[in-house]
Amino acid sequence: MLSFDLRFARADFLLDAVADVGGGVTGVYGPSGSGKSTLLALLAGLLAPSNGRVRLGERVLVDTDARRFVPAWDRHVGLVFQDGQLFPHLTVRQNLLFGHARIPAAMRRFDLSGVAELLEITSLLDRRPTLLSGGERQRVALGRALLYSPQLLLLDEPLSSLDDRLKQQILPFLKRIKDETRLPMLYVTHAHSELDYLADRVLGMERGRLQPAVTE
Ligand SMILES: Nc1ncnc2c1ncn2[C@@H]1O[C@H](COP(=O)(O)OP(=O)(O)OP(=O)(O)O)[C@@H](O)[C@H]1O
Repeated sequence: MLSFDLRFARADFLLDAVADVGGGVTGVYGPSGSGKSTLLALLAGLLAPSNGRVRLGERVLVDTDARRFVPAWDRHVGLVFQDGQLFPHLTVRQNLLFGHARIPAAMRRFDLSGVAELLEITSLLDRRPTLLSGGERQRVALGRALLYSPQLLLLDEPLSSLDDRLKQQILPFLKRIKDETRLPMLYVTHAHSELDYLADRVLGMERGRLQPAVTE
């Protein structure tokens, strides 16, 4: 279970977001600039809130009153952006294993060859990210997040750079992860079809505020 109550201010933007999110996929839907990516960055620890709290399972990740801020690397949160940000100096294999190698073997839910096969990146394992297409980079980013065996998976339009065939191939995999792990997953997308297929519930983001949403 993920719970948060967060405020964050930029010059002309204020985020004020409160939610309790259980296992499975929670879609986050809303207009461009409404704060969806900012919310994910706050949960991942890439941004610090002006004030608020984040709890993931039994662990308090952020509590500004108690001056607690668990850094991104210690949150066990997997993150996939629109433009799969890979480490450019590492090969695909090294990118995939980056988090995987840093968690205890008993916590690992997936193995490299299975994930690479499923995402069709086995032939790319020795390449550097600069030599990959956008869609290939995205699949590696997704694989890296999964191999980290996160306790929370944050997905920011993870399929938007892929063609339809790959979307159709990866969506069932995401569904299987959801069904088998019951991990909390926050899934930002503009695609109704992805929400219809994957999401257990949908939150709407409107000018920095979250509310239950109807996507029609
Ligand atoms: N690095 C930044 N510096 C300053 N302002 C930013 C930065 N990133 C985002 N913003 C602003 O913060 C607000 C929220 O942006 P955010 O990227 O969270 O929206 P979003 O809902 O994810 O949009 P999109 O659907 O276009 O990705 C917007 O007003 C945006 O212009």
